Amino acid sequence: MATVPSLAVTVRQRVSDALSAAVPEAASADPLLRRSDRADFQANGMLALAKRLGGNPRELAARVTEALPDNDEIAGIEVSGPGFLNITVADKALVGNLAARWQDPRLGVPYAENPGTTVIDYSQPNVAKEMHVGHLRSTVIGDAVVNLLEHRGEKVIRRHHIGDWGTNFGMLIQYLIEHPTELDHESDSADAKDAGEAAMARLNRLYRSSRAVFDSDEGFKARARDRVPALQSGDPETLALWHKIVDESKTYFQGVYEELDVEIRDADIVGESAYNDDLQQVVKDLEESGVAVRSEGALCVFFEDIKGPDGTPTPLIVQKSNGGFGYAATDLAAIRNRIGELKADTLLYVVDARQALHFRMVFETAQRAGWLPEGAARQLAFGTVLGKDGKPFKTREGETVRLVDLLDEAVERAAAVVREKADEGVPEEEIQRRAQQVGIGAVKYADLSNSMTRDYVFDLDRMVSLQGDTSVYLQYAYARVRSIFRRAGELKPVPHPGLELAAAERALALHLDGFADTLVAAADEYAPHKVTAYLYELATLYSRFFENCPVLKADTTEQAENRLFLCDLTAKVLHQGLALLGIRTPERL
Ligand SMILES: NC(=[NH2+])NCCC[C@H](N)C(=O)O
Repeated sequence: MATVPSLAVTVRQRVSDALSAAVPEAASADPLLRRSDRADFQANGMLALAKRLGGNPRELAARVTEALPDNDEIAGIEVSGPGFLNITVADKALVGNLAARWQDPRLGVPYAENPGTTVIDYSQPNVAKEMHVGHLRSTVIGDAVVNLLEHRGEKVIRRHHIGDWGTNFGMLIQYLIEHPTELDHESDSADAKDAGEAAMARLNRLYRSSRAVFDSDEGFKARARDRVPALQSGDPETLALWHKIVDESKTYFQGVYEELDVEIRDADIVGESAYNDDLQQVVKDLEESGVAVRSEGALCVFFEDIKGPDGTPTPLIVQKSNGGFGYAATDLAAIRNRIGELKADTLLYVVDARQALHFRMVFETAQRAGWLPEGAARQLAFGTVLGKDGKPFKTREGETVRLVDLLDEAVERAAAVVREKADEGVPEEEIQRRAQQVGIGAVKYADLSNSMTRDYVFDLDRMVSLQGDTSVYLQYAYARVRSIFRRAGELKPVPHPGLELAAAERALALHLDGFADTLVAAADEYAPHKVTAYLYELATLYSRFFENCPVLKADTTEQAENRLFLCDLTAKVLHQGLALLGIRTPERL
């Protein structure tokens, strides 16, 4: 079934056709149609066009109105201001168009015309370490971007580039060799979260014990260092213990993912270690092609414009002078794999903005080496999560805040809100279930509704508030719509395009018209916050509609049916929009 375009798209096409008819030189000029408070839509494109062609914008706009052929969508068009076109659409077309898309399970969201393959690198915590708010952002943003792209029909390959390699493993493994029972434990709890917490506790203990010996015993320190080459060259005993540590971490990660309600598949966890065998070749190729040069023993790539504070160039170090490979070499190998083997057209990296320089240098290096087409890779850089003091989020003791603690607290706060809203007699189990969906939704929504690059303050009170731009507000709107249907009795949602719409109804309908276009823009621009902004506006318009337009007690059955139809479409849009952001919509709050 072909998707029905939004009314906005059809109207834009009409104006564009009129523009080409009136001014042939203007063919394919964008009329710049926007939603407007003055009318339903405003087209501002005549201003720039008149300037370009040398004419009077009001005159040009007038010619466009005259050239507009008869059509069913545009009920009124007039020139205003310096040369805008104010456009009113016909109620009948508005409801008719919404009705067509209401029938479509995709709600009118078209598949991309030329879908490609995107490899997205997100949720990449580090083995043997706790996850923190930075990993939260990468996970939540990455998950939303994956959903948006897949919804458009893009082939998406997920890569969780976890930190599972490096010199710090020497210490942990050596300690395990000398204390073989260190990670022994009773069988894991069936509850993913509990099992994860227990695994992380064991890893923390292993880290603390081995660190203590490492810092106090020179002999151990030396043995730990020697363990690194044993790992890199694949010594079986060393590898087996390394696997054990990685598996413990994966158990922990899965506990957090379960709590966060995101699906991270084991097969997509392809950490730094996976590229170990390719590093030698990366170095060889870069050196042979002259992209990288030896400088004081290290293999470096230099950039004209990247310099330290003292003016000396800051190179990308691909191989250290002691022969060791770093983070950059691994990322270069990963690019070759993703473009070469996985055949990606686009590479995305959902990583903290503080790594922007690293990625700039890595991308540039890969381009110079001919491994990466220009413009194919992009970092979706996100800002820092701040505490209420405006500084990077830390505990009172100055330690990094554990993600699990934050999530637990969010759910606890949500439980208070849910308990207050819930009808009497709702069992505690159900309260907890809703609190989970509300609390986790709140954390995700707060993260996504801030534009990605901005730092934001982690403020749970605000996040779980029923007022303002929060997921709770949206979930509440959804539950309210659904409650109407429980009371609707015989009444069913039926669109009646012939009816005249009240102001609040039109405003809601016009906004509903924009859903598909918003999702397309959000996917194209990797901008989940466009979806949150859209949904917030939808919930606001819905509540205005709800206050002004009686639904079940409407004047006529037809009007009641038509309003129920708007309610149903609102619920569907809220549900689908939030689902793409990874946020649940409980039926009752
Ligand atoms: N391909 C990459 N470098 N991805 C980002 C990895 C993020 C890193 N593990 C961290 O916790 O900061």
